[in-house]
Amino acid sequence: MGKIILASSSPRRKELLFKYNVQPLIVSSNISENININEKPEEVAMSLAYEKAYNVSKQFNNNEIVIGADTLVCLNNKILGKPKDEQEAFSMLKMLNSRRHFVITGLAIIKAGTNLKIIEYEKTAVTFRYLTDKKIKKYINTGEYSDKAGAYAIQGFGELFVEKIEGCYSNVVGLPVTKLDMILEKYFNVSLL
Ligand SMILES: Cc1cn([C@H]2C[C@H](O)[C@@H](COP(=O)(O)OP(=O)(O)OP(=O)(O)O)O2)c(=O)[nH]c1=O
Repeated sequence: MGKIILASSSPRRKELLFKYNVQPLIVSSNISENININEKPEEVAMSLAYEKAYNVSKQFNNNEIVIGADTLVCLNNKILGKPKDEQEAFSMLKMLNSRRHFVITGLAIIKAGTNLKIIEYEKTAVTFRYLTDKKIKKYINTGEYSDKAGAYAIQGFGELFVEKIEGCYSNVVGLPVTKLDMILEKYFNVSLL
């Protein structure tokens, strides 16, 4: 079996994958994430995931299995990435308030030194309850919004905002492990268990 490499600096992705018995190597991809807002969100997430995986896979040549992912939040086809500051976090959370949005994670898996690459995405619908401005400000004061697509973390205090989730939970946190395991089994002869 080829070594598994997670092309990510996200502590959330690391935690989701470390739970399984695959002893991944973590290699940060260091790409600049330029979002073209005219592209479909699914295409954006998949192409960023591919760039991350490709950037790392170039450094290897021995059947290593390189995983890249990119998570974004999508409201009425408008992409919400990571907020740059508290003001942007506030306006993102105001937009998500009392509404249903999608969390899309692009997933790219490349076998280094071969032509095998699989690129897919997972999509989860999340509905927020009604939030007062005071509640949003309190949340922002926790600092949790920082570095999170859509300015919230479902695995943290942000769970208090979630009235309903439809679909894969780990996808919202940043790595759809069910889809990942299905792809690894089908194309790479590897199982997370
Ligand atoms: C919506 C949501 C996002 N997020 C996080 C997951 C991702 O880490 C982040 C989106 O940023 P990404 O650009 O997908 O990933 P990253 O920059 O953190 O890491 P890397 O590119 O090195 O792989 O938002 C949560 O942790 N919880 C949530 O509920």
